[in-house]
Amino acid sequence: VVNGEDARPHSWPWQISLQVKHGSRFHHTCGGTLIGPRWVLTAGHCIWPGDVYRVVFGEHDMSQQEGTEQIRDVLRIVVHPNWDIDHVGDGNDLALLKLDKSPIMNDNVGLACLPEAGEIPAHGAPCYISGWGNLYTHGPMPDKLQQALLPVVEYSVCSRSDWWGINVKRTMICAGGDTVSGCNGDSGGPLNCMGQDGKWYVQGVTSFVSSRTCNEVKKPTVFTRTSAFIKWIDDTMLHY
Ligand SMILES: CC(C)C[C@H](NC(=O)C(F)(F)F)C(=O)N[C@@H](C)C(=O)Nc1ccc(C(F)(F)F)cc1
Repeated sequence: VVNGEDARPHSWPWQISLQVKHGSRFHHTCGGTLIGPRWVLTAGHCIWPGDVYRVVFGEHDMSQQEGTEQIRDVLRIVVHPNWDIDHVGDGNDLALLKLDKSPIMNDNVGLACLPEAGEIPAHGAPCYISGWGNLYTHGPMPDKLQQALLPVVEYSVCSRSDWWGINVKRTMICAGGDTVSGCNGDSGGPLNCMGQDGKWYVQGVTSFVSSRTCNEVKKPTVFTRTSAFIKWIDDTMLHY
């Protein structure tokens, strides 16, 4: 997250750290969201065939053992069937991870709310990105979970030719701007938007930023719009 701030610890209790095994050690590779007792939603581009993953819940400061962390193994990975790394602009950048067993729900670990199918956050709606991604392009990863307020940029603006043009679809949400943005390592994490009822809903899954720089003018961060995939999410959780 570029130009964000330390999140209050565990204030986004559904935020997870997806960790990939390299040799004998695991390291953070993506964010994700706990959406069911045994299910985590992340980005399809976070998943590489053959890699071994684990999920850390209740994390805040990656450099400390805080006693709130819970670790679970991944039993099964379902990448959206239409996700294609060679066609990022087509969207469908989602994956569902089934856990070996549910984490213990407490003050630090809880389920996210997903929006109604088809619900679109209003232009300028207050949404927070959260993640342990780089603090700036080619910059360091933070120890503590970061957050930033990213105003929603409506599709009519985001799809302008000098913005994301045809690389943004209506199954995506654009948010943020040239000062605040997601950055590499935030992938798969939540875009948290407050609903009319005062509850937080995960309206997006962090998908891409400009390949030139994380916070590029007219290239807001692009999220997979979760409300466009409610049926796939529900069917997958029911079936696997
Ligand atoms: C691995 C990538 C598919 C996703 C990766 N995502 C992220 O870093 C994050 F954290 F913002 F989600 C990214 O944006 N990386 C930059 C370096 C990139 O490649 N961006 C990018 C690629 C393709 C397009 C498109 F859609 F135009 F094809 C747009 C941006």
